[in-house]
Amino acid sequence: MEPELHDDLKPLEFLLGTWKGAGVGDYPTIEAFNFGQEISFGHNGKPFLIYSSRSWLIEPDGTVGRPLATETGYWRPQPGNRVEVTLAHPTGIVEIYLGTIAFHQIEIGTDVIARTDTAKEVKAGKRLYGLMPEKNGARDLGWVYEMAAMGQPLQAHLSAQLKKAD
Ligand code: HEM
Repeated sequence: MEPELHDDLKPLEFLLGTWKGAGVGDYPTIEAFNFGQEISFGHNGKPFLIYSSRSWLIEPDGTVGRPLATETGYWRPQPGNRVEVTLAHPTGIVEIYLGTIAFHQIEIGTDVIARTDTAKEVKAGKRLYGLMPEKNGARDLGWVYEMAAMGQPLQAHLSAQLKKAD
């Protein structure tokens, strides 16, 4: 049986479901790349969203390449249009983000990043998620990610545009 959406989740309801699309990535220490991504937001009736993302390389000829980053976590809306996000990465990194929800735009920044001894250096992150203007009766989900990592100042690592897939 479908659990009833918790009232606290109303401000994030627009995220629910599966989104799939493509993006571009870059950073001063690596080669630019294209990637595909699928993310999903679910809930179990409690006041948080259950989130996961997987991604894969898109080769220059457009074919699907090797798996890239994956992450999983929880989005916890709070009073006053605030949100707390916990994310775990298979790269030995866990992040806590704090941010704000403004209609269909969410802006979050890292409060804490913890790394295992072997993880790469990531010091800060900033993400923006938002519904794009309506096109052909649907609104895509766009997101951008900036990070301060590998001794570099905060700057773009990724941006992607995802279509509602369910
Ligand atoms: C959809 C999500 C992401 C994709 C598609 C992606 C993709 C990539 C790719 C292709 C590289 C080049 C090295 C390689 O081929 O593995 C890379 C490097 C890197 N990414 Fe990401 N990434 C994502 C998310 C993240 C996140 C969330 C973080 C931090 C928490 C991160 C931190 C890094 C770091 C530190 C490097 C290493 C740079 C270096 O070695 O100089 N990435 N990423």
